[in-house]
Amino acid sequence: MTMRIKKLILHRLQMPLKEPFKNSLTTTTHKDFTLVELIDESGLRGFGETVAFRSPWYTEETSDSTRLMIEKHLCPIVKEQPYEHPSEFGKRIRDVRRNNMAKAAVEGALWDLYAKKENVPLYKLIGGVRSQVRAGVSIGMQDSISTVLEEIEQALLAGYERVKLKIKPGNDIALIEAVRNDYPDLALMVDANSAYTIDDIEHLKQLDKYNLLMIEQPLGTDDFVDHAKLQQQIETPICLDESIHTLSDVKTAITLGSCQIINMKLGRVGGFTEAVRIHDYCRENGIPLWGGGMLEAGVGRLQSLALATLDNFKFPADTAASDRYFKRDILRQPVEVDNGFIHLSESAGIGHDIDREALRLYRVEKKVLT
Ligand SMILES: O=C(O)CCC(=O)c1ccccc1C(=O)O
Ligand SMILES: [Mg+2]
Repeated sequence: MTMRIKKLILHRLQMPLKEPFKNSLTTTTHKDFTLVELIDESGLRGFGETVAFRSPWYTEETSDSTRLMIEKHLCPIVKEQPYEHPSEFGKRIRDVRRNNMAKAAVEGALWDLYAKKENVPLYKLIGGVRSQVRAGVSIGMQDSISTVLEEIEQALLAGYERVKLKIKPGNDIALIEAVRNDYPDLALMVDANSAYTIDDIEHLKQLDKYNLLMIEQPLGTDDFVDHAKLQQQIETPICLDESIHTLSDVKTAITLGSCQIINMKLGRVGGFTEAVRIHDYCRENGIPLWGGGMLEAGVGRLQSLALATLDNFKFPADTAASDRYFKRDILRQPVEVDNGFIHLSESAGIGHDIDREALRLYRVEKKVLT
């Protein structure tokens, strides 16, 4: 069915997190992002969300860069011609280099709109094979090990099935040791957000004692060769997060042996079309995926969940309930966890309505482009 974009609304939102989220590099206190709203000629609306942060610690993109890129470069393109399918967006923006999170927000809104037009849930449209996703948590760095243990206890009581700890040099072995002592059978993993270098091989070998599901992004974004060297020396599977932006990155990683697992994030890879391509390639090459998170608000959260319903997602996602991060989400029915599972809506598109009152509450700027 042909889709013609008639109007675009960019809502800039600033949502305070319930608790600051700390990793090896930075502390996040607010989610500052752009909600992209696309409206077609029949009045249907599709939504997408930028997942970048205020500073460029995760990738080079930021809240400001994504907003500018969408407004100046992507909006004019998205309205130009009608669409038979949202995957056409990729070809039209071929001349906009990188800026994946900006692209993913617009592309995500196109997919949501198209799913609504076709009257199917987004997860089914992209080829999802299950209507629920197993949920895990990522626990930010805390002031003490006992606080981490308390956080784990709370997460398990809330039903989460897998725990990720943020680590860095000086805040790693003792922490993992303490957690393993208290929880010998917990599905446990760690994420370094690039805090180590190849010179830390001997140190990182100690992780093999703790039966971790994986270590996520121990080394730098561009360190495919060093990750491969490290993977040869440690048994704990390496999972790449920040290194993976394209299918080409995935091919590099698999060819070199830089990782055994990949963390998939919609924003980092530029949208659903590339994400599905990466998914299919990884499945053919025996590399399992799982769904990472970006402290998303409701729309981004639902899109991450849709992606995690694909067949080759093999571990509980980092996507938690809305109330883990926000007092009030921008959805009328927030995302909830039930016995470790998040159930996806069978309604069309992302399947949840936007809470317009919450939107106004958090909005600091609104731009309408026709
Ligand atoms: O709970 C979430 O949304 C994910 C938490 C998380 O680990 C994370 C949050 C923000 C940016 C990067 C990461 C990461 O996976 O490295
Ligand atoms: Mg990570």
